[in-house]
Amino acid sequence: MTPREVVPGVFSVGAIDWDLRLFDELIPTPDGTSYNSYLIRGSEKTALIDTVNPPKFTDLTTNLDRLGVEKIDYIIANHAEQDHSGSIPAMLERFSGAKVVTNAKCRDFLVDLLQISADQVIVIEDGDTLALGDKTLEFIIAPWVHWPETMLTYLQEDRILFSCDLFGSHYATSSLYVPDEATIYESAKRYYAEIMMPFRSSITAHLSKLEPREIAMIAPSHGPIYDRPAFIMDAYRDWTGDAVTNMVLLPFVSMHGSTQAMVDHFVGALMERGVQVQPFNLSKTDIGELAKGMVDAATIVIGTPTLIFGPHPQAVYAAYLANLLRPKTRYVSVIGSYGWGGKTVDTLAGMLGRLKIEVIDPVYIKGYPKEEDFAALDRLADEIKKKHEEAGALSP
Ligand SMILES: Cc1cc2nc3c(=O)[nH]c(=O)nc-3n(C[C@H](O)[C@H](O)[C@H](O)COP(=O)(O)O)c2cc1C
Repeated sequence: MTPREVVPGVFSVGAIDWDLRLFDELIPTPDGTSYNSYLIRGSEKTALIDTVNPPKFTDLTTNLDRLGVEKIDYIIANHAEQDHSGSIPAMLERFSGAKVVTNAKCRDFLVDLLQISADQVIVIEDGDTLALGDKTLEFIIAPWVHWPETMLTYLQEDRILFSCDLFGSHYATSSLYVPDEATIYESAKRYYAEIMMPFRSSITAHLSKLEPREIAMIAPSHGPIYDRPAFIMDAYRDWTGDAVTNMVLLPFVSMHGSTQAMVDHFVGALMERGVQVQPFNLSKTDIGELAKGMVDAATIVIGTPTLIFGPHPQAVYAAYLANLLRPKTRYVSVIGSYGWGGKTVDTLAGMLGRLKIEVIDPVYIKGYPKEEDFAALDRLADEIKKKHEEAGALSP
């Protein structure tokens, strides 16, 4: 690694994690990630914004050594999660005069999670500023990005927003700035889905709060810097807005081919009607891609056989994930096959209590699908087409 200058006096000094494939033991990260940390050298004081995941601590210190940093006055903690704050204790040991600067809630987390002493923390409130000489940091409290204590830091003179997880992407790249907006769009959308989507209304409020500020760059704590911030802010406005797209997500699993035959027919039926569809074979799919699809799809249809009187566990996982992530999806249905009986449809519908959805009548059949079952799938496709038209996602 090497430190990189963003603008005079501002350096990116964090770490790239090229090999990470599972974040938080939960989220697939096919493109790795980065833990960005930024050094701000004012004419009088020096501040470090966030740190790095502890296994990457040496990358951070190597970068600081290369810049000849002997003193850090302030360590700004935008977020207490360990991938950003975990190296604070080691930094406090190394730079013994440094103080942590954060809000009261974040201080309490840092004390609990990292066992740092509260008297090492300067507590700020929303709108407070911290002068570094010729550079001024302003703190914007922004809870639920994605923990309750999160905040953003704005460097007034250079108009850089250090947004921590907000606007982030799990994307390892040697490029300091977004190398290709199309690629980062997909990565940032996936990140939004997995991390931010459950807090959509809070994020909407934060976007409004940021509006009056002139922002020249957004420097998140994962992924590259946005030197054209309108790109990611517009994308966030779309994702958090109420509009849904003409898309049916079809997470499914099939043990012996009956549900698979239904899925194959149903995909074709939707396509014939001009309804977009994305099947996800849950035995093979990258679950992050399914989450990404949930950001704006109008409809989710879960395909599952009955297994021991209920849904297949893979379908349970997909439903649980949807309920957790709270997408703005409007319609849900179930298709699949059973042998002798059970409560598959009721169990799945009961798992989606956090979603504001309309459940469309399922097509749940005995054994391998027959002509009348394919006809029922056609009727389901008709119904979904009608719903998408009503939702404004598809022109009549
Ligand atoms: C391990 C196992 C457990 C099953 N449990 C049930 C059950 O509790 N109730 C039921 O109606 N069918 C049950 N079945 C039968 C399947 O639901 C049925 O064969 C269905 O058509 C399989 O769909 P698929 O070909 O998409 O896997 C079970 C099948 C297997 C393999």
